[in-house]
Amino acid sequence: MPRSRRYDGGYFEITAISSAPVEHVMSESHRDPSIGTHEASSGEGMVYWQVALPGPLQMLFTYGVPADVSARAGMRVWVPLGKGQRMGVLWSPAEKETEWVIKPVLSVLDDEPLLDEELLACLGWAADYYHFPLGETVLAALAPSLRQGRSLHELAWRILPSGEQALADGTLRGARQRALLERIAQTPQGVSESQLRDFPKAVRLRLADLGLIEPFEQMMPSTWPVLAEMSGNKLPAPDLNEAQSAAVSAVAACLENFGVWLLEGVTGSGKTEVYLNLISRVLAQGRQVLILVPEIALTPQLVTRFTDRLGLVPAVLHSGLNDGDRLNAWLAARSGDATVVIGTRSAVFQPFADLGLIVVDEEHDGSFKQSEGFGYHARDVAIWRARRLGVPIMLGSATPSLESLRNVSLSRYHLLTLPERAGGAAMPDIRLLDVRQQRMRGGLSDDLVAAIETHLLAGGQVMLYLNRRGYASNLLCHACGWVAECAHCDSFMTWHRGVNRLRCHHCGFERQPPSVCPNCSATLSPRGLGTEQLEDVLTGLFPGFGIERLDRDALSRVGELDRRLARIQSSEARLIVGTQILVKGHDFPHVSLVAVVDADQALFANDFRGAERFAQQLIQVAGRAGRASRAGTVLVQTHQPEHVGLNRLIHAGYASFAQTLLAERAEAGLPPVRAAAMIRADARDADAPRELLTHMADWLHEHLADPADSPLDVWGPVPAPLARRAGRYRYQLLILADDRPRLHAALSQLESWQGTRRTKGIRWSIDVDPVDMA
Ligand SMILES: Nc1ncnc2c1ncn2[C@@H]1O[C@H](COP(=O)(O)OP(=O)(O)OP(=O)(O)O)[C@@H](O)[C@H]1O
Ligand SMILES: [Zn+2]
Repeated sequence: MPRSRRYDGGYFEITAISSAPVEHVMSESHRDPSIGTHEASSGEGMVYWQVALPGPLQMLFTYGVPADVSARAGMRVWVPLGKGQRMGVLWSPAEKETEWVIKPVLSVLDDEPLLDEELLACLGWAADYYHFPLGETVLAALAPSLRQGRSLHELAWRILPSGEQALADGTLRGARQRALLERIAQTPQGVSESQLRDFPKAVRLRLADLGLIEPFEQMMPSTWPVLAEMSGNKLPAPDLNEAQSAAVSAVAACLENFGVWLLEGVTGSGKTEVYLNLISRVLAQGRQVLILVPEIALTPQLVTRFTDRLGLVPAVLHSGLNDGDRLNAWLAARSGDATVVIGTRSAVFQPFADLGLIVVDEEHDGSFKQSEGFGYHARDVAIWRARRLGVPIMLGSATPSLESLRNVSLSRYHLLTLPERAGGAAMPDIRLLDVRQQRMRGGLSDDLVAAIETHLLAGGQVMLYLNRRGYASNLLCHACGWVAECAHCDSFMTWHRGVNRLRCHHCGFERQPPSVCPNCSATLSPRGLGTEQLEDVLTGLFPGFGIERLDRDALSRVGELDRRLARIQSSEARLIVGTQILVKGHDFPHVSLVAVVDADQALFANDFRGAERFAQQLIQVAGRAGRASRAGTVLVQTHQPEHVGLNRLIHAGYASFAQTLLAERAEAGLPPVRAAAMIRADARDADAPRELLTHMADWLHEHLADPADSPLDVWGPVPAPLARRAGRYRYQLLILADDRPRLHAALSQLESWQGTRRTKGIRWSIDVDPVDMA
């Protein structure tokens, strides 16, 4: 018999299940709720629960839940904490810890778990693996409004037998009361409060006091368009070529099993067609599909491609959505109403009803790794989930990460290759342009200008890649050497001429540029080419050809990227200038020339992943050329035409280049051959972070660098490449180990030795499998 109890001004339903078995059970490791068979202990009418609470602490907190309240792992609760209250998630039943007074929860928000056992286990694993507080980790799986404690229930009212009686007897006096009671009586299963707005609240409360109606809560309905309503308007699929068919058949034969499939297909080889074919098969089984894409690739064009071909509305999940849309998509994926979910990295923690396949497109992309806070890698979390669920996961890329290539060589992943472009287009011809001692106009050599002209006159589109937005990288005084620097970071300000602002790309600080040099009053001049300036230069050289710029600045307004992409697609714009945004999976059939304006910038990157990242960007941007009937040319401007790596990449190709890099990493004892974690510390005080990390390094050496064990190397501390950011001094310590268990043991010991993550104004964090070395 359900009972209702008043709480906090609202109503919530408590279902009496005192005799029901406890659903989730405690384990040795509190992190995995599915292992072990402890019964929850209960006393004084309470069942004790471990609750994951957001906050900096690694531990779980024990609270009591009344024994007659339905409580299962994965439900949200409000609990008292200190003087306030906080929302948490029931994690696992607990023994009563006698030395503490255990407080009861204030309320249970959900009447079914929002997160199922698989996802809870995944979150527990991720908290352990990434050394991040469990309570914070759990939040990643909840839509933003659910994190804030939004109820998934609506308040509703239903009539009681005495109410029926009162209507039949006609004993009710007030006309309003009678009207409301009649309205509620029409729907025996209940009417939601929102449908009763016409009646004052007092009238409802009066009827409730009279015992004629009762409040209860009902689940919010999902509003997702279901598959059946959409089908019938799918675009036809092309016939797959031999390599595509082979890839599809290999995975299709193993749809019921976990397996990681690396689809290494050259740019334009039709990887997306392989995904689509497999997705259709999984949908035909009535199961769901998750597609993870890089941040920047999640354009309306991509979503349209899936919508048109699959004949359904995918749920799209990314951080730019408003809370309402996000919740709606979250609910639809969880209920199974949305069968296809496309999202950026955070979607990897989405609950599903019945997930049958995961696709990670452009798996090498750095945006899958969150660099601040909870430093998870979405690809790796996705692989964990696929294993647990026993479903296949496909990683696709023309330029796979060294991590994935190594896993192929260790036979952990299956390799599938698409060696040629689909539809018969040839691979582009990549050439180096030696710009030493050449006349340069706005960063363009005469040879490049001539090539652009030839391609434009032949009717093609030309794309210029420059990974620096803004007009100029900085403003310089020729007379005294003054350069505009950020007041808060050790970096130069970028001049954005369009809005006439100096901006720091590291901390966002902005200011008006000085009209003359603040030092000597001479005139300032721009130095270092940015995309804005390149756009100006091209407009001057090739008037009338139409030019479009794609960079982060161009994307600040909603729909702007879409408009720009449409102008490119329609060939209204013949020249395209852009940063990394260009690199991601666009399919512009008329692009015949791609120019890499400044390769040198990236050749001398200051971290060990620099060469890999540069190679991926070069090959990806080159892959935008010659995708249809026009042959593609790629010209790379450099002052280092003899650079060994650059030449190997261009002449032997990415696969060969990557194998060389892997050998170098093995030689140097670096990831992915060894496991790595970066400890970062920052503070307003210049010395404090260095001292803390030195202290840690000493401790690690003393306690853990036992030469009898497999070696553990500690490098640093060194100042971060960006040594000061937003007014804080930054240092880092790199820890390398031959095997992961050893690394994780060291990190755990370090954590328990250090305790809190904030000491005397110093913040420190652990980044496992670091990608961004800055
Ligand atoms: N079997 C096929 N027959 C004809 N055309 C195809 C076939 N497969 C793919 N295509 C076409 O080839 C082009 C490239 O395909 P797609 O975008 O799937 O490649 P991709 O490998 O995902 O590319 P990239 O990694 O460069 O973004 C598209 O226009 C697509 O429609
Ligand atoms: Zn700054």
